[in-house]
Amino acid sequence: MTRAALLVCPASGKGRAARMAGSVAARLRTAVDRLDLHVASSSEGTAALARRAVDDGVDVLVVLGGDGGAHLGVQACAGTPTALAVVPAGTGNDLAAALGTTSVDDVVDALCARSTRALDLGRLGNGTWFATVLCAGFDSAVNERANGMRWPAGPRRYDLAIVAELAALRPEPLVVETEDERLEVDALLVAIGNTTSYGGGIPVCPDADAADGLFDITVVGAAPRRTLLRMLPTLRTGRHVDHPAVRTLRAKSVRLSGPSWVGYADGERMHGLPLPVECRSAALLAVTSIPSV
Ligand SMILES: Nc1ncnc2c1ncn2[C@@H]1O[C@H](COP(=O)(O)OP(=O)(O)OP(=O)(O)O)[C@@H](O)[C@H]1O
Repeated sequence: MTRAALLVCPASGKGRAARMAGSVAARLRTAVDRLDLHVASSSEGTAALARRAVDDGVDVLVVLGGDGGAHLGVQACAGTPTALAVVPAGTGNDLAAALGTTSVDDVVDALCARSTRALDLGRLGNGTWFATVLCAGFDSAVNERANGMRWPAGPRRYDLAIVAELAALRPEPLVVETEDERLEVDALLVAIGNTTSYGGGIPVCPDADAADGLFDITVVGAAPRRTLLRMLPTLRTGRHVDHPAVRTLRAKSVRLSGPSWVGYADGERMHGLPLPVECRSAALLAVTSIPSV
């Protein structure tokens, strides 16, 4: 007997999640024995409903939303036996992509096949979990700008925000400390990847593996603006990591300090530096349609 809770984040995808809720619930009911639908009127309410469903012992918490909604589901499911599934209905949907569930049909198939996998999670010093990428610097400024944009919907919003933020780009002295090394670098951005991508499919940490117990860290150092402009297209392919201005590290714990940058994790605003984070092995049971993430 599989009990599931469907957590609808009505704001995700500019209301797309709310519009899809009825048909998604009907599809999911073909794959589980019981499905209760939950909708709140605020993100705090959504977080509370997620916690209550997990405390009630549901087998699966299905989030219908984007990365922000999935982030709320992660907080509730981390360290529990409740599996998290994500039906993508947001703008970026990077966690859903990492789980290989790009539609409700993918989630239904994975539920029917009982396809789950234990994945690592990142944990901030204040106890907040993240599933995909934590970033600071240029990329968090892009997030800040993209979140404030009314147009366009979809990944193009991030492309426009990138171009706008390039104009204001200044390197800052960043310190990256891991269990093995201390890197001091004039940096433009840092990304700590549990999974590979943020911003709607930008593989900023292209070799990240959410089941290896380690973060992949990408640091982009100071470089002339024209060099960065040439690097931009390679961000979509992950080839930016070959550029001499880019450093990559792999570590279990990381502390970022230096600039007055704000961290973004799973596309959500966290807090300013210093940011201590730890990779917790197998902290999340996820419904996934691919054997390795
Ligand atoms: N019931 C709710 N009412 C208002 N906001 C909510 C509610 N539930 C969740 N949220 C918030 O809505 C915000 C946007 O949701 P989400 O990130 O899922 O969608 P998106 O921004 O369209 O997609 P993505 O993050 O994939 O780009 C998140 O910050 C989330 O915390």
